[in-house]
Amino acid sequence: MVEQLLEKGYAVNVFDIQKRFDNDRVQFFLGDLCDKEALLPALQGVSVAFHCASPAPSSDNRELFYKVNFMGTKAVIEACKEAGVQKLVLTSSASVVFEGTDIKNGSEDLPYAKKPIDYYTETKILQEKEVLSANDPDNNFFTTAIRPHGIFGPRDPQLVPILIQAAKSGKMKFIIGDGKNLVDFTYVENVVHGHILAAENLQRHSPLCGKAFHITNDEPVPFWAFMSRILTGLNYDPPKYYIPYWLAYYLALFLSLVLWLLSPLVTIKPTFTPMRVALAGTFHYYSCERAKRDMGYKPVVSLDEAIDRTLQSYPHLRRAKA
Ligand SMILES: NC(=O)C1=CN([C@@H]2O[C@H](COP(=O)(O)OP(=O)(O)OC[C@H]3O[C@@H](n4cnc5c(N)ncnc54)[C@H](OP(=O)(O)O)[C@@H]3O)[C@@H](O)[C@H]2O)C=CC1
Ligand SMILES: CC(C)=CCC[C@@H](C)[C@H]1CC[C@H]2C3=C(CC[C@]12C)[C@@]1(C)CCC(=O)C[C@@H]1CC3
Repeated sequence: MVEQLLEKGYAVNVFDIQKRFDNDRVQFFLGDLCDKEALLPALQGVSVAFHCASPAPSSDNRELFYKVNFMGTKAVIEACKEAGVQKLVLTSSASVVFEGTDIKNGSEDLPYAKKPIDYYTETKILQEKEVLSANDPDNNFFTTAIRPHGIFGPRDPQLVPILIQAAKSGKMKFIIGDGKNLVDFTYVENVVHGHILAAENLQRHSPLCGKAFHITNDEPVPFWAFMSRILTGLNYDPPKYYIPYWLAYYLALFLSLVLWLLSPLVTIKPTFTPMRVALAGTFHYYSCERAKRDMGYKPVVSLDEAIDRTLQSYPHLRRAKA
């Protein structure tokens, strides 16, 4: 996000809980977004704020999600209003409508999940509702939400590293379900492109005000074909045995129950959580027609090119050939 904004000639302030990069062209502010007073200096003189922070879904910490995604988002909104920021673009998630059952070409009109698959998703819903309802043209404050899905790309600490870690420990042997379920994986540069277009098109009377938009690669792929391509691209064997979806789901549920019972004694993070099994074994792809129509969105990097660039960016995860 920072790199594309700078490339387009925008001045950028970054607010984050840890400083993970150095760039002379960026003003960096260290702090917790739950602290409104800490946010204010970063927002002085700013016209657009992108709120992309969230604890990682794998942290599985209900209180932290509630504190950061819900209470923290309220603090971000208050700070934006107090500092005179005119536009707020939230990074939401397409998962806000996902309940663990198939979604095929889902539109933004699908209702929020009544039974979200985890605490992360539960608080992404609360967060999105807060941001969209804060849209207030009378006070010159405009809000919108971008709902990406399955973000991947160079430097992402989640998708490829978690997959390779699982492969290294011999856990990527099984295809969950029949392997035909289509899913969206979205290249990070397309996600960023959608955010910047949203900011540029968000203004009084625009259809973006108070609304959510899917941003995807617009090329749904079978979940297991995508995983296999990443695995083989980094010299790991693709999964080849099939396990029925419901068997995998109930095994993961049982495992999480056992680990919960053992949690006073030992903390173990399972690779196959019920949430990951649900994501691996169902259809979940979304239409980005609304973003095309209302902000002129079109993916700028194809899935093929995106996978190649991603594979090249993780030389340290490549397995040496025997
Ligand atoms: N990855 C994906 O597939 C998808 C992600 N999203 C959304 O995209 C956004 C970015 O996610 P992603 O790039 O994956 O994750 P990252 O972990 O890379 O980015 C989130 C950032 O938020 C920071 N952060 C967490 N808590 C706070 C806090 N209290 N105050 C300030 N900063 C904080 C994190 O810091 P630190 O790491 O130090 O905790 C991290 O730098 C999130 O809103 C996520 O919900 C939506 C759909 C799909
Ligand atoms: C089955 C398995 C262990 C695969 C390894 C890859 C997974 C770590 C990713 C596959 C789909 C990804 C995904 C997310 C995180 C990483 C995966 C589970 C999200 C939950 C991240 C946050 C969101 O808002 C939705 C994403 C959906 C897809």
